[in-house]
Amino acid sequence: MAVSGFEGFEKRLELHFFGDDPVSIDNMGLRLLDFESLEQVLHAVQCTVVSAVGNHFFDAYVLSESSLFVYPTKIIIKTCGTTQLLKSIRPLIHFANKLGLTLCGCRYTRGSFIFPKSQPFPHTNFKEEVTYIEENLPINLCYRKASVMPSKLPSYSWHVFTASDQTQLPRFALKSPDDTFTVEVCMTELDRLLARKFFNKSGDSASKEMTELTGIDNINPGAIICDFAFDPCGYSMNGIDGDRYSTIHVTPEDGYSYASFECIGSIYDDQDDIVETLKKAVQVFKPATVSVSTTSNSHEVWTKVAHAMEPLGLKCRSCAMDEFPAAGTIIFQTFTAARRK
Ligand SMILES: C[S@+](CC[C@H](N)C(=O)[O-])C[C@H]1O[C@@H](n2cnc3c(N)ncnc32)[C@H](O)[C@@H]1O
Repeated sequence: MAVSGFEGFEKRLELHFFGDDPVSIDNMGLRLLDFESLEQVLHAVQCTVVSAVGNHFFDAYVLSESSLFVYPTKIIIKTCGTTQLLKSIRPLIHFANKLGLTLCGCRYTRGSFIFPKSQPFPHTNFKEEVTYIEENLPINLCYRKASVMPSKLPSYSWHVFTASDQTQLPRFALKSPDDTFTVEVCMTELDRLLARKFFNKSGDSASKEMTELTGIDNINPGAIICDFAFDPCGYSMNGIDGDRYSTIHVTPEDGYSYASFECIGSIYDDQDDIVETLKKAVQVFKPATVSVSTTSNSHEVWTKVAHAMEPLGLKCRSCAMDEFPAAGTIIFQTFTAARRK
């Protein structure tokens, strides 16, 4: 293991907003944030936009360190390396307020850093992160919970903080439950031959070549892919398919190789489809260790995950479950490759 290298494990922040003008929200909401404001937010985090794509439902940005998704009432921002993701909270709330939108929900998740000592404030440890989030959230988000979900693998745990608005909770309860689920996959010790394919070939078509050569384009053939190859190595992509996004980020360097896959779906989808998608994503990277975190109001999604990993030679090592107010149930499962352990 290298003494220090690029930190692949991402920090992920999801913020939900509401506003009094349903027409404006249905139309654009947060998508009306101008690019200068987004740049200001990203400057605080210390990353930049490298490419962007949008459709009728949302905008997807590939960042110098991972991805940003902007929906009318929801923002998802995911950054790796030594970025200071939580510094985006205050400016995002400020710019959303200017659009007449109020924060009603917040979810922060991350795995265990490979190089925790390289992380700057406020990411030096989870306690400090939670303190920082709490200090920057408005007091109306009073249903708060922080938890470190364990696994049996050393240095593989899942850090979760959620907060929601008190006035939103009864409304959520009366409404039909949120049908969206999120799957976050973290993979380490990638297959070495595969990892080599993410070292840059010169030219503008490098990212497209990587997408095709590795089979990433087959994970969801219906998605529009926005990909980016870093110099001398590294790869990021966002997939957009209707109102759904998927995203992949790869740190291919030997000694701390890492890839992540994330997607969203609906509990009303055919659950076998998501399982197939997951299988295809993991198969691309052939990792020695995998963690899968699902956030959902349904128990059906995660139960199939373990079965999906088995045929890939991945054995389930642990499964932890926890409930979070308004966010739902989070299941954190870890797997290791039988052949490589
Ligand atoms: C930004 S990408 C993908 C990020 C993703 N979260 C991950 O974990 O892999 C990271 C990879 O690109 C490489 N890289 C090259 N130039 C970079 C840059 N300007 N910013 C960030 N990463 C860069 C890093 O060494 C690393 O292998």
